[in-house]
Amino acid sequence: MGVFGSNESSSMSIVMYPWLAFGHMTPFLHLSNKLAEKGHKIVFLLPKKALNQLEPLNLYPNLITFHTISIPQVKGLPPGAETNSDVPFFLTHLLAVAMDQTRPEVETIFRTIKPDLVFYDSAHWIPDIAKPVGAKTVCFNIVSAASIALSLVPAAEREVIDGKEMSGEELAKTPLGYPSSKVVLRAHEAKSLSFVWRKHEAIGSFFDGKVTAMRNCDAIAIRTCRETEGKFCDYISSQYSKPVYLTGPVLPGSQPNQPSLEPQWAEWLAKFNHGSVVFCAFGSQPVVNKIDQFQELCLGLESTGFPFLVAIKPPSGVSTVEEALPEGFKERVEGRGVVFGGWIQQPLVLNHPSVGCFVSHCGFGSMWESLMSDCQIVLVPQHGEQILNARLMTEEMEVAVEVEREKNGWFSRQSLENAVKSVMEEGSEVGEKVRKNHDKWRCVLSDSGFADGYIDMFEQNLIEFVKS
Ligand SMILES: O=c1ccn([C@@H]2O[C@H](COP(=O)(O)OP(=O)(O)O[C@H]3OC[C@@H](O)[C@H](O)[C@H]3O)[C@@H](O)[C@H]2O)c(=O)[nH]1
Ligand SMILES: [O-]c1cc(O)cc2[o+]c(-c3ccc(O)cc3)c(O[C@@H]3O[C@H](CO)[C@@H](O)[C@H](O)[C@H]3O)cc12
Repeated sequence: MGVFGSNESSSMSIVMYPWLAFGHMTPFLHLSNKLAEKGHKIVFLLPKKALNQLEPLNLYPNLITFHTISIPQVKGLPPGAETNSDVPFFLTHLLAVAMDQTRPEVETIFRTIKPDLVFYDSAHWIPDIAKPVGAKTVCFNIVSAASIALSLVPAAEREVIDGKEMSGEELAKTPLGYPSSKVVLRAHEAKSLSFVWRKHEAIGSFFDGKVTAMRNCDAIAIRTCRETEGKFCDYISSQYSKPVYLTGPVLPGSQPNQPSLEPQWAEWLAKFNHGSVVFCAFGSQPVVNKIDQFQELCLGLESTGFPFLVAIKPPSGVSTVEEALPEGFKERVEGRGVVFGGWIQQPLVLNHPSVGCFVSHCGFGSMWESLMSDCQIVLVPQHGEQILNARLMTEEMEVAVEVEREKNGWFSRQSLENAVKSVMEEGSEVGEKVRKNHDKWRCVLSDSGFADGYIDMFEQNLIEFVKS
């Protein structure tokens, strides 16, 4: 084993194998860029279909090598499905089955490369195949520490009786010692957590997989920082009796070779006044299940009167966003509103001077990107983990507003319009408050030493524990 570290002669050899979802592969790649910047070599395992989208984000192609993995066809999955974007939420467990079947291929790669370190999140069997080749393992979590602390620690174990669904009240209970009374779910929201403990043939539950992944690794890492989630990280560390290393926000902003915004969007956005455009994006997975909720979203944005750009996957039951648009909508918003079903460079759109408001599903990656931007933030979280992120942003940090939902979980065009106007209209008290708090947090997080300090410390932690 050589001498490790940025100023030394040899580098670590690292393999990354994230969960087959862009919301996971993207932050794993951002972290790879940070480690490559320090001279470490990375082999990044990913499905073939993800290559086109991720390649432009690789800022160190001389040090980060993509290696494609064949994702087996599993009965019940849509043909050709390789990532979460190809799979409806209720079939996600089958994608996990497919990922488990990649184990022999990954094992062969490990035997060939003999890495020092392996990063993974979902494939809980990684430590079993990494240990024999002498590699240490890091379970790197790209979701909030709060969402792990609430449902993925040993104290959160639930006994599921004969596949009986648990009540919202039961699901909303926090585990013993959980460190917040604000970042919690209400009973009707907690229903969306039922998937966590649901047992599936051959793979058990999501809870079993995650707890095994965190129990068997040599170290847990989380893409977060002490300033926002320190108490949740300490709780996780005590639950698993092992160190929890923090990477900080891990955003590519300050690194060289950044791509620029596609001219199609740069030109469209340039037509509008500074800070006037509402940008709405709901992440890399299909999230809005019902066509009428999709339409409510479009109509709510239309009635704000602001120019808007929406990047969203089509709702279930249709294959394009165009098919799902409300009657007459396209004609009415011509020239000031666009709904786009493809991939858009979100971080670059958020930093465009014309964009003043971000309507987000509050995926953890989007949460960091929104905090770094100077947009006003409106949240429409879709399930448990995103609701917790939203609570962190609205109740603890007070940097965003959340769109009100009815007891049945639905939001109306009116509640969306109200939320956007509450942060965009001049003189709004709420708008002023969240802007002030957001400014403070952006100053802290974007301070030149802040993110770098986290990465420096993270690298030191890795070096020490690879040597140990
Ligand atoms: O069109 C798009 C869509 C998404 N993106 C990028 O893709 C990433 C999406 O990640 P998010 O974490 O916000 O959301 P996703 O829904 O894709 O992620 C998933 O994993 C992370 C969890 O916190 C989310 O709840 C889960 O849904 C962001 O970095 C965003 O900038 C684009 O660049 N363009
Ligand atoms: O919905 C969730 C509620 C909650 O309390 C915790 C999580 O955790 C994670 C998670 C993901 C990755 C990790 O390394 C740790 C925790 C969740 O992940 C999401 O699960 C979805 C269903 O499988 C999946 O579609 C999505 O890609 C994951 O990001 C969800 C919750």
